[in-house]
Amino acid sequence: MDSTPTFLQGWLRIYIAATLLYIRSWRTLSIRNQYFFQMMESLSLPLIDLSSSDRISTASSIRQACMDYGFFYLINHGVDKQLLENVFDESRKFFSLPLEEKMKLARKGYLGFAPLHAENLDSSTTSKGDSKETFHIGPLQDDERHVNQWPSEDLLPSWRFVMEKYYKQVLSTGKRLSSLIALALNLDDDFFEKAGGALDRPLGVLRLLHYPGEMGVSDEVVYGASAHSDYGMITLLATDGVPGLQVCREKLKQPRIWEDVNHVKGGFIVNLGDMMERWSNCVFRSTLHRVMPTGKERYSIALFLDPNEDYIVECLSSCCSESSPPRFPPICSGDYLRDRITAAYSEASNG
Ligand SMILES: O=C(O)CCC(=O)C(=O)O
Ligand SMILES: [Fe+2]
Repeated sequence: MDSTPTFLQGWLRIYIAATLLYIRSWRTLSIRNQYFFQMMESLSLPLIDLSSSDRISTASSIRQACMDYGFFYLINHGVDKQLLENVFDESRKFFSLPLEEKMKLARKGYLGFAPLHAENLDSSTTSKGDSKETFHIGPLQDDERHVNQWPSEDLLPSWRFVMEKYYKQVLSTGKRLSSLIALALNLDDDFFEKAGGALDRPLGVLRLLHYPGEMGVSDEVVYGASAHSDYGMITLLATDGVPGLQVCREKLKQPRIWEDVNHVKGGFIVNLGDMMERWSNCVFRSTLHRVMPTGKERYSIALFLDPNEDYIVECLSSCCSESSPPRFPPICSGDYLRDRITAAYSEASNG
């Protein structure tokens, strides 16, 4: 029997191959561009002015924001504008180093550099780790649990100086904010900061984030940061104006509705983490958020302000009553954070 394909069979093969190629490239394109088609609603979050002298009214606005959204903008926060720009500049310089140079500072514990796809914040929606690289800086005084890693001064002469200066300023802003959050929870304003309080020796982790613009071709959505709520107490986030951050206000409802969070020039985006939700017996909420790929390169800088690692987080007296008993057992802050962080990194390596 003659096995040479007939003229018609040949054309049929070419036609099928071209159709398959078209379907594949259309799928890839639609995954990469779904950010633009899917959700263009943006959320107007409450604006909190940290410089206001009316602390009672500010605390009451914070209470409302934390009950309704778990997110708000913080303006007049006292962090030097030029310093913040310098941090973004230094961050860009670090992330543009060759990978082998960055890997010399690969994370030990949770401090240092983590490359693309090292972390997966939501393994239920994507198997590939998030498309971001990060650098974590912990408490400036090294101890046996935290040893910071710094790029060499020959490579980046001002890096450490700029990061340390920013760390101190943003930590001090976070503590000022925590006294208003205490008032918002009907506690004394020094509740968190007083001797023996959660922020007496706070754990502050500064996280530099870089989302590369080009994602490469993939059949699966590769998020900048997949859906998650932060683990700890309060996050103060500075963004560079490139969009991508979205929140989902109702984390238990399906389908999830995602709304864009716009950048506010000079302001921080503040959000609460799961530890704060537990502490407040769900009076305050930790809200699901993610960073979508937009095709544009993006930088952001987060400070995670968390209790000292030995602190026991248990339901606040102002947030429970006979009719509303504690919903969660007490936890040790350090153990809780360690478990959550370990899970996010091992999910990525399994993926
Ligand atoms: O980069 C952002 O806008 C958000 C980062 C974030 O959610 C995180 O690091 O937990
Ligand atoms: Fe986050």
